[in-house]
Amino acid sequence: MAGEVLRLQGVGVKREGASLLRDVTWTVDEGDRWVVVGPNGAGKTTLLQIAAALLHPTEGKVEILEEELGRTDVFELRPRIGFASVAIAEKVPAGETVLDVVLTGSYAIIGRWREEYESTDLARAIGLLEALGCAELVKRRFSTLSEGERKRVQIARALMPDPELLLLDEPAAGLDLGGREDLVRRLSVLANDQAAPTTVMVTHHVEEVPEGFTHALLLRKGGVVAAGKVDEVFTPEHLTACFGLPLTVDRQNGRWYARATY
Ligand SMILES: Nc1ncnc2c1ncn2[C@@H]1O[C@H](COP(=O)(O)OP(=O)(O)OP(=O)(O)O)[C@@H](O)[C@H]1O
Repeated sequence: MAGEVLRLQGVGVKREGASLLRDVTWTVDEGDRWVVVGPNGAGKTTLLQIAAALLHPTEGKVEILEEELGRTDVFELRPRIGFASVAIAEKVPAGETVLDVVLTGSYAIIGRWREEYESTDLARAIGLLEALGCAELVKRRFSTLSEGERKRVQIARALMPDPELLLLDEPAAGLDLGGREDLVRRLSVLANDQAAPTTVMVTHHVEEVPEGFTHALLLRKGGVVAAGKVDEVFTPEHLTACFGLPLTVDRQNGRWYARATY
């Protein structure tokens, strides 16, 4: 089945007179791996919050996993979506273990309470931590992890409910070069795994786009500059328009590199 996982039509978000998103029309099909790129303040996180059913638009229509926002129970929809973001990591209670951070992803809740988990849930959580190279962290307190370790644990948590849609908000932000390359490599393995969910990742940098990502959406000042197949979107013209400075872009071994030409 190759259905539509996300469908936005004429979506706008206004706050205090400001347009955070303007007339965004965007479709994500099952199996796509999208990257959303744009400068600071472009509206990337706002767009991802809509895709995560955490925010309702002021204008337009949003369908997520064939459910229309405003006409569906978001508490049933959210566990079908895996979401990794700094905003979630910041809400993790002090003292929460890495294992519980991952396990609670099953219910899209933050902070373990009275919910019960089966041995299969424990095995899945540990398996995901292993796949992300952080099995040894399972008993650690999340608050004591390095930024790179936190990013990988957050992705394991986002994958915990076996989501139909995986959303990653700036997964490589704050990582050193080794940490970034390690994460990009792991995300590339995920992108090339046909069993992995449809994925949307937000980043500021084309250098962080893993090999295997198929589509790109460029945002500037809340509006779409370009959207479509990644090699048709990552052109000097589109990136120049998106970031507002003259840019050139190269591709090597499936990775992208951009730099200013002045
Ligand atoms: N409640 C609000 N009222 C007014 N403006 C807001 C509000 N919330 C966010 N904004 C503004 O909306 C714009 C888009 O924010 P958003 O976080 O979606 O951008 P972003 O592309 O993710 O930015 P960054 O790359 O810096 O994280 C920003 O200019 C932000 O200051």
